[in-house]
Amino acid sequence: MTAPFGQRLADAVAARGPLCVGIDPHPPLLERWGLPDDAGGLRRFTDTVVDALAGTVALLKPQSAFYERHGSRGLAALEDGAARARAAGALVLLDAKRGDIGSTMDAYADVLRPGHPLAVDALTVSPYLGPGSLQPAVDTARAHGGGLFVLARTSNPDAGTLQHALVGERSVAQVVVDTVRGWNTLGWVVGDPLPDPGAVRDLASRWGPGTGSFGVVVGATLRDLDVDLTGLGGPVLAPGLGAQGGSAADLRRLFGQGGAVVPTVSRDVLAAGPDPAALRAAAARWAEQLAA
Ligand SMILES: O=c1ccn([C@@H]2O[C@H](COP(=O)(O)O)[C@@H](O)[C@H]2O)c(=O)[nH]1
Repeated sequence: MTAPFGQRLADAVAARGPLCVGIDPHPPLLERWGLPDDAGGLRRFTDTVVDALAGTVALLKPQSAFYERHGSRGLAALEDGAARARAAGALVLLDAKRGDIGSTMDAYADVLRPGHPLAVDALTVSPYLGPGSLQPAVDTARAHGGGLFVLARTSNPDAGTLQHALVGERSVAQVVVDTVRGWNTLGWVVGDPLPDPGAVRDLASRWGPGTGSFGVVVGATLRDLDVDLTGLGGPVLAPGLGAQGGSAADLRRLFGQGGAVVPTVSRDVLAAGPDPAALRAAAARWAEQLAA
């Protein structure tokens, strides 16, 4: 049986540091790398990034949108890239931001099952249809040692328009965080009332910071950390570094030194390619800044 994702991520971070590198084959990047904007170009781009970085970073995060642009051949490139990365020792987080009614979520979560053609270690999901809609994905993740990262406070400038909206006294973003905290601690399931944040926090703070398999996405671009992550018990994926304006100093300002924060960078590393040594150097620069 595979160890739970949270444990595998914690081990990878301990061995390699927390940096996640995104694999986002934007058309301008393909052009800059001298590659065609087709499935063949995607393959060479992906293989280059994987071969350069899968042995050194904790997590690789392919962005599904750039592969879906090329239809079935793009998806085949994504499948092969994910398998190549896992075989080379990296954990793979598929950034597809899936979110739908429960029965459809069940199908989306199949990528967390071993033997799936696009088998990955973790998946990004959107809670817009309600926390309960994600329960089938939580169940699949638990059954197969997979992980989920739920969009809570995203890095885009107008994210607060919805994420700051109030549900009772809590923001939507806080409800998402509290739900994920419940998954990591109390085993909250659909049909239960939403976990009481006070009780969950109390238990979670005793349970300790953690190695839970359920994480949240909180952007490194936020002016202030306006959600309470205390006792989350799982990792925080922090996008928005580099191309979106976030810096290592922003990460420290927002999250301090503690907690299981996994910063993720795509374009700012990928722009250094296609030379594998230059890609490794760009990732190493981020890793150094994050460790400073
Ligand atoms: O809040 C979010 C959630 C996901 N993303 C994704 O991360 C990468 C960021 O790419 P950069 O080139 O480092 O800006 C991209 O795949 C986004 O879809 C995010 O940016 N913000």
